[in-house]
Order: sequence, then structure tokens, then C-alpha cells
Amino acid sequence: MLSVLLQLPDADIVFYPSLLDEQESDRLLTQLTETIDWRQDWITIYGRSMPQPRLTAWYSNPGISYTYSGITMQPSPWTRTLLDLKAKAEAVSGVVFNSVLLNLYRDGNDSMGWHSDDEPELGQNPIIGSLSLGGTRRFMLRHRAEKGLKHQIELTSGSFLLMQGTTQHYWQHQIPKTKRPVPPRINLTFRVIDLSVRLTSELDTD
Ligand SMILES: O=C(O)CCC(=O)C(=O)O
Ligand SMILES: [Fe+2]
Repeated sequence: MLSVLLQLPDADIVFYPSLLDEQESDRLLTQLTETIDWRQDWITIYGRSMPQPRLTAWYSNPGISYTYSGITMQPSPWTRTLLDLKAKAEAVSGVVFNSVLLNLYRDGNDSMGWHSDDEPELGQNPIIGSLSLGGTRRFMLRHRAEKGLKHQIELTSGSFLLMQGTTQHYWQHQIPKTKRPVPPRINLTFRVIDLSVRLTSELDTD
């Protein structure tokens, strides 16, 4: 499988332009749009409550909830289709994932702001496998300390982006809004949640 290693300091990011072909990607976009248990969460920014600018869903092995930005997501059980996609992501990356966060960007107004995926339960060096389906969106990266260091990559339908090593320590990423008309897009970020970290921090707070 063709892959491109991004030449970025303090990062380990590999891009696979075509994990899935166009026809397969189109079919999956339609199927997942209709069958996933999408939810609209609300977020509070500067004391104001507003709908998160995308729909989300969380699927995982039993008992793995996920908390980020103050939202805790209870898992839905794996579906046949998600398990197939998980197997494909695992085959190229050599990583065994136990969960996936899905994001549905309905149009160019949907987005995800600057962040690192660095919650404690993602472990010391989080491994994240990101599969994109549908409309191409721009994925922007910026170094947290070296402000001039930036990179961007167009996440096309069927592509897979693997982030690992120290990437989340040193870099943030975002999907900005766009005024260009863009078709709907689904992104699946397969993750490895470390349950022992969860257990320890829960015990600590008791
Ligand atoms: O939609 C994307 O490509 C990025 C999603 C993302 O960064 C995340 O779910 O943490
Ligand atoms: Fe992310």
C-alpha cells in the first residue's frame, strides 16, 4: 500500500492516500450516514452553550467510555461494517484498536478546532488511525512550541492518516470551516484506549 511519511520534526505521521477505493468509500459514506447512532452534543464556550459543529458517535469494546471537552460518550457496540474497517486500519498500521470516534461534517460550516488528542487514557504516545470518507477537507497541523512550524494536507475520500509517537505532545491539528461548497464527510478516528489508566485515575479520585 502506497504511504507517505510526513517530514515533520517531533512527529510520526504516515499518510496512506487510498486505503479504500472510490466506490467502496462512497458506499460506506451512505451506509454509515444512515446507520450510525449520530448524536448532536452541546459545548460551552465562554459561558455560552452551542451545538458542537458536527455530529459524533463512539463505538468500542464493551465498557470503554470516552471523555473529552467535558463530554462523556457511552459506547455503542461494534457493528459488522465498523469491525471490517477496523481490520483494514489494523492491517496497514500493525496496531490493534479498541475504539473509534466518528465525526460527521455535514457541510463546510462543520469543523473541529485546534487540539491534540492527549487525554490520559490514550496513553503516553497516543496512536490514532484516521479514515476519511466523502468530501475532501483540509487537515491543518501546527507545532505547539515552534509557532512557525505548520503543515497541511487534504484528506481525500478513502485516505488513512496514522499519527503516533510524540505527535500529540508537540503538535495540534484542526479541520477548519470552509466557504467552498463541500459534500458531507465522515471521519473515523480509531483509537487505543488504555483501561488501566482509566482505572487508576478513578481510584485516585475516591
Ligand atoms: O476529521 C478529522 O480528520 C479529524 C478528527 C480529529 O481530529 C479527532 O477526532 O480527534
Ligand atoms: Fe484529533
